[in-house]
Amino acid sequence: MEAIEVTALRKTYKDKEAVRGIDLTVARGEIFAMLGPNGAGKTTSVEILEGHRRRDGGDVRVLGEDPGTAGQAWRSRIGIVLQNTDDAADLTVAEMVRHVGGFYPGPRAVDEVVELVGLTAKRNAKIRTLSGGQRRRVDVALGIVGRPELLFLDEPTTGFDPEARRQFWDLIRTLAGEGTTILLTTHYLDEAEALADRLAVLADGRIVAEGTPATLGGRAAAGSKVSWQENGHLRTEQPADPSELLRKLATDGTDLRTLTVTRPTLEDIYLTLIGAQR
Ligand SMILES: Nc1ncnc2c1ncn2[C@@H]1O[C@H](COP(=O)(O)OP(=O)(O)OP(=O)(O)O)[C@@H](O)[C@H]1O
Repeated sequence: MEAIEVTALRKTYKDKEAVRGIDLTVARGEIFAMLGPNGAGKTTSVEILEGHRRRDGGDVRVLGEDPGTAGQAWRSRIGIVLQNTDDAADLTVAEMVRHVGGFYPGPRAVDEVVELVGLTAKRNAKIRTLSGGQRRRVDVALGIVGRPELLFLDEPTTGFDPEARRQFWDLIRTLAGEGTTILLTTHYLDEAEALADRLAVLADGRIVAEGTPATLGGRAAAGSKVSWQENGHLRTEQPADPSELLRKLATDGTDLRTLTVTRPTLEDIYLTLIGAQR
């Protein structure tokens, strides 16, 4: 059984078609990333999968059940990290984790969770005294305390400093290594590239591309970019096959000390995909 199976998903707010026919499958144990510009329909789609929003059409199965009707037993098998929850700021980190863990049948130990999210030094600090990035880590702790089979992460590293992001990525890999399925939305292309087994790009309520980070949007087949300095100016070309250009530059006597040959980044591909929708 797949962790997530979605066919022809639709959602309209008044006259705004936010989700316009999405098909999606996420395998068990997979890390799947959803990318897309503001307003593309990512949060709406994820909230429907979490059972927090009603759909207008299509079929959805999450861990084998319809989130629109699934009950408490199903809910205890998923973990959710929302964008900026800010409740219970007067509790300490450990108190909050213990409190939320109490809602699950087999929670992780409090200290284990606190350690996993890198908050051991702040274990007994009140949540309201934490920085924005540290509060975000508390949100992540609350998402994983119940040992979810499937974890939803909506822009999980917004506000993290670079080191905290790396630690968070390690945590996600650890969870995936334990068999947790992970669905994340992010605006960071490097994050998607570092973490995702597969990803989908949404634009205007539709999936416009889906694949692995290496192959998305024809990335593997796209031509390399060749740049070099010539008479003090930067020249750039993107030939289908750079071999001929490189041979020509070498025999022309061009100064090749400044030569670079780069593959298209995930960001290049993403921007091309999004640009084509405009
Ligand atoms: N409760 C709501 N009522 C009316 N319109 C909504 C509501 N929630 C979202 N929308 C609209 O639906 C569209 C999709 O929004 P959604 O939040 O799903 O996008 P997103 O891809 O998650 O964006 P972001 O990257 O900014 O989080 C947007 O046009 C948004 O304005």
